[in-house]
Amino acid sequence: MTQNVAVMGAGSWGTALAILLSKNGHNVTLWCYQEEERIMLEKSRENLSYLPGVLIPNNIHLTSDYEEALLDKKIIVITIPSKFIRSNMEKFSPYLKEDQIIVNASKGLENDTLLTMSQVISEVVPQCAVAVLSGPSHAEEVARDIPTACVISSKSKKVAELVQDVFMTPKFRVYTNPDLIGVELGGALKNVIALAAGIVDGLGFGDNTKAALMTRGMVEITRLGVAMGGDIQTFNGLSGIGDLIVTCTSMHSRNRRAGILIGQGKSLEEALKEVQMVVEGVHSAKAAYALSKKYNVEMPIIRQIIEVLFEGKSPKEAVVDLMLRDKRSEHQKEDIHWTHSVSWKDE
Ligand SMILES: NC(=O)C1=CN([C@@H]2O[C@H](COP(=O)(O)OP(=O)(O)OC[C@H]3O[C@@H](n4cnc5c(N)ncnc54)[C@H](O)[C@@H]3O)[C@@H](O)[C@H]2O)C=CC1
Ligand SMILES: O=C(CO)COP(=O)(O)O
Repeated sequence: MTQNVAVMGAGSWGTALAILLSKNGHNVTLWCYQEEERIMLEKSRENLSYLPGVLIPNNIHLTSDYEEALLDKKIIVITIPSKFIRSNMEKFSPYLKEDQIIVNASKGLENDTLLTMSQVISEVVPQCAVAVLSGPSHAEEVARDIPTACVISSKSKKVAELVQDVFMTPKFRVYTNPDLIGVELGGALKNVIALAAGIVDGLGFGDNTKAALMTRGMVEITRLGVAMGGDIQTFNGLSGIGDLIVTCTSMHSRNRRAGILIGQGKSLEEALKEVQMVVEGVHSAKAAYALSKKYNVEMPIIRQIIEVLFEGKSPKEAVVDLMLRDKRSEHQKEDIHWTHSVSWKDE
């Protein structure tokens, strides 16, 4: 069924999703944060800053007026960097009605509150149902119709299935998942591990090091995720291991690219300047570390990332400290009882 959709945020992900949704037959409006951004997109029908080389179809309506973008849209897709989501949702909220569905596609955590993005959105816009899109999906590939599989989660099965239909194409396969917290944590936390994976690449270590980092990173994500109510199946799925693999191994990943630069000796500021796009893992690292303390969960890689990013520790020293931790079994007592099961609210 054709829907009226607004995509809020014209960075690389918003542009790619707007293209996907318009090719899927929906009426799409793409909201640009700044008027200059809209003018650039309108002029070239290409997002030269964030997604060069991909044509933006003429049937995508571009606007920098959020009131106009939100009016009469059934689906509102949020692709704004996570640290700006609360302030933007506060602006949008007066124009959002009960029958509209918000789909958050951004991956991050709020530092001050330690909330996930869907929790922030539900707090600011309690009148709307919220769903989350996550999974291994670089904008550069989705925009070029490269086969991709993702997950839609929501507290409501009805909402999840409606949104699944909106996004699903022969090139973009969408699964539903009732585990909202697990899906969101998988998407946000893998960015921090991808920074670490980039750092070991930048240091010039090998495939063994990277495999160890990714595997032990996944253990940390799962430990925290399960402690916060997530389901282990989610962390073994597209929004867990799937997104970790793509982000830790792809040159499209901004988190990995920033990590490589830091591993090569650049400062955090220099790395962010060079990448020029959003590097969510830098913001989520602090929240992840605070959550590990709050839930009393051991996350040694996250701890080292904090020291490297914000406390001046050398990446080499961080790797040495991880390798020299006390010897132990791979099967820790706290990791054994991973048996939550999450279900839909409306079933
Ligand atoms: N790029 C990708 O492949 C994917 C990105 N995501 C997530 O999507 C979210 C957005 O990322 P990208 O589109 O990649 O970012 P980007 O770096 O490509 O673009 C950033 C966008 O944020 C806008 N912006 C800057 N300040 C703003 C403010 N104060 N308020 C609102 N917008 C502002 C810029 O105008 C620009 O359009 C992130 O959470 C990211 O993790 C998720 C899946 C894939
Ligand atoms: O989430 C992503 C792919 O699934 C994008 O990752 P980066 O933000 O590291 O580019």
